Amino acid sequence: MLQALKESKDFLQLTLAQPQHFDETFTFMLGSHTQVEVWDTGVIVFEPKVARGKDIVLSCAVHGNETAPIELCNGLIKSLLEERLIAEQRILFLFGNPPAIINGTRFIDENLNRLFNGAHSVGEGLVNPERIRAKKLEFYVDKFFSSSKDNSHKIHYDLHTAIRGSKHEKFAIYPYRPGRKYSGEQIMFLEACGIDTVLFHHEPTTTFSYFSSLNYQADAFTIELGKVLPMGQNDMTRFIALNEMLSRLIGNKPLELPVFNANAVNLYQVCRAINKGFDDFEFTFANDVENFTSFPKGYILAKEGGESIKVEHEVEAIVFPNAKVPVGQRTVLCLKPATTENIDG
Ligand SMILES: O=C(O)CCC(=O)N[C@@H](CCC(=O)O)C(=O)O
Ligand SMILES: [Zn+2]
Repeated sequence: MLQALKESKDFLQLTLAQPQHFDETFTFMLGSHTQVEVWDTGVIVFEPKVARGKDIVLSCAVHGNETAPIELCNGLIKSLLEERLIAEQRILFLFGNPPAIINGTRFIDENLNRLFNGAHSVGEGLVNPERIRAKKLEFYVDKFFSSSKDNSHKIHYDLHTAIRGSKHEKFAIYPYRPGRKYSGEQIMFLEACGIDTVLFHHEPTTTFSYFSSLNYQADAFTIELGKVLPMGQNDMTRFIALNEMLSRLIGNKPLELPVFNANAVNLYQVCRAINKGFDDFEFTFANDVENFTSFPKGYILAKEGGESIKVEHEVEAIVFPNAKVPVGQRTVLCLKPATTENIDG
């Protein structure tokens, strides 16, 4: 495997050749500057000899059919392996769900992004590949962040694409963060990446980004980079700014960020998550209604169990509507405009 990676520099190819797990781990040097450690299928770490105080996790393919982030991450890994990009920060790359990448589906048995923070072991326990992988991914993130220097700046960008079209093509979800200010600097970094919209989540979740935020005080985000497309069909020119900013971050090059400016971004507060209560849950609006479409107070958004679910605030925008989730899971997030008092800087 070591030889195959050294020759191809294609970590995605290696991952998809053994999607369940790697039988062996291996380590090698890039020149005398960076140690590369392969911990498992889809799990690769770059450890620079001299690191500059940031520990970065870049994950993708937590949903297997969200391909643009996979292509982007594999490109960054290739640049590092080819030494066109030299890491000056520690970085862990994760391809979340390799079997689902091969399958071209969001997941095989269960939505991986509902299984973090220990949810993988609740109830029936580790009964399917996603539950087993969620536990392993938690372990790898813990291993990575736990071996960082004291006071290092921990960052986790969990990269996704959305099922439907969106009024804001690229947007980030800032996980629930009680007692901690939101980082204006991070929001301006995202803006420089072409991600001009941020949603502040209102409650704990079982997502990967919330896991890193809660347990390691990481600046962690779920990041949506456009619409789901099959592998190879993404217009990668739409990610030039993101690729450039991530390369600068990894290579410790100047980020040249402006001070926080609320006018440069769209900020939304999640006001509620509507969970599915009954099998007959259905939305009243069409499947092609875009994320961030607004509805007025009293508008019937959905029906289930003979009841109507209505808009509660003057106006609410919707994001991630999906009626085809198991009972108990989130069908949609409702949003209102956010205030800026909890943002630092
Ligand atoms: O487009 C959709 O409906 C889903 C896109 C997606 O996978 N979004 C993430 C968001 C996670 C979060 O709330 O931080 C998900 O649903 O897991
Ligand atoms: Zn996703």
